[in-house]
Amino acid sequence: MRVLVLGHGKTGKLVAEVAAERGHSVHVLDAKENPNASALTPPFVAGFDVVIDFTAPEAVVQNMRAVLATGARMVVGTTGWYHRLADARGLVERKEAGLVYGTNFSVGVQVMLQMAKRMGELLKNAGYEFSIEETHHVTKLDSPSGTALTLANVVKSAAGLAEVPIKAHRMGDAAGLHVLQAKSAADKLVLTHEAHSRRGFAEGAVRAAEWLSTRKGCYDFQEIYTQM
Ligand SMILES: NC(=O)C1=CN([C@@H]2O[C@H](COP(=O)(O)OP(=O)(O)OC[C@H]3O[C@@H](n4cnc5c(N)ncnc54)[C@H](O)[C@@H]3O)[C@@H](O)[C@H]2O)C=CC1
Ligand SMILES: O=C(O)C1=N[C@H](C(=O)O)C[C@H](O)C1
Repeated sequence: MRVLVLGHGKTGKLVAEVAAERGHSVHVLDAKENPNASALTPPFVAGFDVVIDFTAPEAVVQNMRAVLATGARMVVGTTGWYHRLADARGLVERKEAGLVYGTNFSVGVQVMLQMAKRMGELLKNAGYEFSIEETHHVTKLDSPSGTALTLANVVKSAAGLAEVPIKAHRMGDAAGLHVLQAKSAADKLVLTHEAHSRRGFAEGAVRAAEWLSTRKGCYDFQEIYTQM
């Protein structure tokens, strides 16, 4: 595949490496080469099979508009833009484009989400209080993390709760720690995922791009990760 990676930061760099290791031809644009999505003209985008975005919350919305408007395929790892999801979905449908988005592309977190759902179902109305803590590097722009918000939504709907509180911590270069706790008067149950590096995110994103390369439509990584 011809892959365009948007963002040459901590994660985008690894995505480019993993894509090259998996035999794809890779082109990378960072902020300087793509201000306000200006590089993403229809003829330029047409030169790629899939675009992968690991940029920033404001940049990703402009990038998605430019790429999806051409009917191209895009994998979005960037978080902090989900209030615009309905717009993105509409654009994908109108232009017959392809989009996979996800707050966390690591398989471990996907399994944690399944376990959190089960935990919520099994502990529903059983006297447990749920809470989430997440720890990330000090340069992270969004808070709480996209993954923590996804976890909270999964638990809320499984356990029938209005809210699950989230505490966000920022520390050094932490790649991503998510802890879900259910506490009762009698005991405590804890589910933890700790990323030791960003490699798992990058591998998941490249696999999602490979999966999307033969499809159209809008998909949450949660729905499709078992197909990779
Ligand atoms: N879904 C997932 O599995 C994961 C998601 N993320 C998310 O990915 C995003 C990026 O995270 P990091 O790599 O840690 O950030 P980072 O700050 O290290 O890298 C972002 C890069 O994007 C570049 N950029 C900004 N605007 C751009 C534009 N218009 N065009 C091209 N490049 C542009 C910046 O110059 C920077 O190099 C964040 O939203 C983060 O939450 C991060 C890791 C995993
Ligand atoms: O910014 C990060 O680093 C990460 N962001 C994602 C999130 O917001 O959940 C995924 C991962 O935790 C790393």
